[in-house]
Amino acid sequence: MADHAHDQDGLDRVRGRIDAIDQELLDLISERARCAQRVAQIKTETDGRAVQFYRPEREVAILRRVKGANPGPLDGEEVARLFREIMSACLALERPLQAAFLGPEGTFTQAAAIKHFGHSVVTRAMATIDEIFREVEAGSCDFGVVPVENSTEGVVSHTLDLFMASPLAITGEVSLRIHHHLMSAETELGAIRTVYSHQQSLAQCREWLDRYLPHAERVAVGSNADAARTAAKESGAAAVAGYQAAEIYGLELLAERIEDEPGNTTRFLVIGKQDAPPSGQDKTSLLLSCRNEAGGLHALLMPLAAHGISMTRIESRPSRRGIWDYVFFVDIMGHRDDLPVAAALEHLERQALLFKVLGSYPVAVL
Ligand SMILES: C=C(O[C@@H]1C=C(C(=O)O)C=C[C@H]1O)C(=O)O
Repeated sequence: MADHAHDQDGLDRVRGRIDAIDQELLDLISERARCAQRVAQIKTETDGRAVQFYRPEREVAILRRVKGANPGPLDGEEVARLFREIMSACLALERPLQAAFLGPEGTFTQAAAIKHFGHSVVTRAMATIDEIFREVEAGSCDFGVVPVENSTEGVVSHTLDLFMASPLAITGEVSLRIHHHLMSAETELGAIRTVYSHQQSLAQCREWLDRYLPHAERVAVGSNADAARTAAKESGAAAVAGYQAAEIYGLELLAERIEDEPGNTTRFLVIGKQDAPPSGQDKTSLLLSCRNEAGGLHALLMPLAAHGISMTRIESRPSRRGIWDYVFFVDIMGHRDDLPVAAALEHLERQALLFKVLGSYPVAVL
């Protein structure tokens, strides 16, 4: 009894301390928000109508700094996520950013938009990737988020084709850990006769489905969110999709993390009217094309090696425009304004048939 009373004393004391800390945090966060408002005011006075409240390079600098200075016990990712949300809320005081994503509600592309901009961003569902480009070009949305690599929703090659013709630039990148769950309005696995999902997701969960639902029919649909929407209306149906889709369409999770490869990641790009200023740790994406002859690609990429630039990705696409045989989508480390990168790009431009800088942007922190 005495021991219990003693523990209760200790608990009350620590909880009292937590309450006091929360009050201090609240005061500090409010003061920070007022500072962000002052910054916005100064920006408006100096830049007038052309004012850019959102500064991606400044935001990543803040996130990198808090991660570096983090004393623990929370891990760096967690701390950065908290600050991501604080900045998102501060920025939204001025005007919430609008980001177009590949809909419907609940797709991984929407989750990527929220991971990148924080929860105060207003996400707007588009039916196609073309529509995302058009909305941003027209200025109806500030940014767009499109899938590019190991995608579960968007056609990667289609995104690349759109970049060829678009004046838009890449202003950021987002990597998202993809977890697939089996969800349904049914409550028992035994009731499932049909499984809907995007074909990529079905493929990524093949072993699990073979083992636990060998007799259910698998039906490929346009997106995982579409699958969830369909499963919600049909008896005996389930969908393979992300957690957000289950929440939005009110489905039960019958099985979690059913993907065969646990490290499954999808990369997304953020597109806008202009790319980002240097942040000190950047990437640059390029569209290149060379003559279709022996050694053509080797010669094309020589300038990168010569200037010591490392390439993080290269993807080739048959050109559908008839002018070039192949188009290469290349990512390199560094910002186009960094000296060695600028020199390499000048050299590349002389070498390539097609040369387009799609943008320089900060390496993702989260
Ligand atoms: C406050 C600023 O504007 C915005 C808000 C930021 C913040 O809350 O820290 C950071 C960059 C901008 O997106 C700024 O430029 O410093």
